[in-house]
Amino acid sequence: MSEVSTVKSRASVMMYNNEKKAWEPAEGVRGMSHVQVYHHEGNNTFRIVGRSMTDHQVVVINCSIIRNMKYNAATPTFHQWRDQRQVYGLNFHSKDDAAQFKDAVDEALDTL
Ligand SMILES: CCOC(=O)[C@@H]1C[C@@H](CC)[C@@H]2C=C[C@H]3CCN(C(=O)[C@@H]4CC[C@H]5C=C[C@]6(CCCN6C(=O)[C@H](Cc6ccccc6Cl)NC(C)=O)C(=O)N54)[C@@H]3C(=O)N12
Repeated sequence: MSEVSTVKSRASVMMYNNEKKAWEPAEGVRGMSHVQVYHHEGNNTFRIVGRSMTDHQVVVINCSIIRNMKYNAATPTFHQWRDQRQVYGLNFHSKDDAAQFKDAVDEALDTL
């Protein structure tokens, strides 16, 4: 699969629980993950993939970056976006990690 990773940042992956009106760690993981933007050059698609730092086999998040998706940097270290099912949040290890990740997402959105 000709996918290239354009960024690798450290973040804890969160999902918003609409019933509880609260952010919860993504399924199956506590603590930090490596979050990456993968570009499939063949069909010019992008996805956000997160893998647990403690066990790289555990894929914590795997969602497409769709055209015109709004990626919201709510704070310098907490970014969020939504799809029809979920609201996703990334609580970054540092402002640098967050800024690098946002640049890669913005770049993806520019080419979609
Ligand atoms: C510091 C203390 O932080 C906290 O205790 C918790 C735990 C912290 C991480 C472990 C996390 C960190 C940072 C803050 C930052 C603010 N924030 C919130 O949740 C705000 C506050 C009110 C609440 C209401 C709604 C909610 C939730 C669901 C989505 N959404 C929207 O507003 C969306 C956003 C959006 C905009 C554009 C495009 C996409 C999307 Cl998704 N809008 C729409 C139109 O969809 C949201 O983001 N909300 C975080 C927070 O509290 N916390």
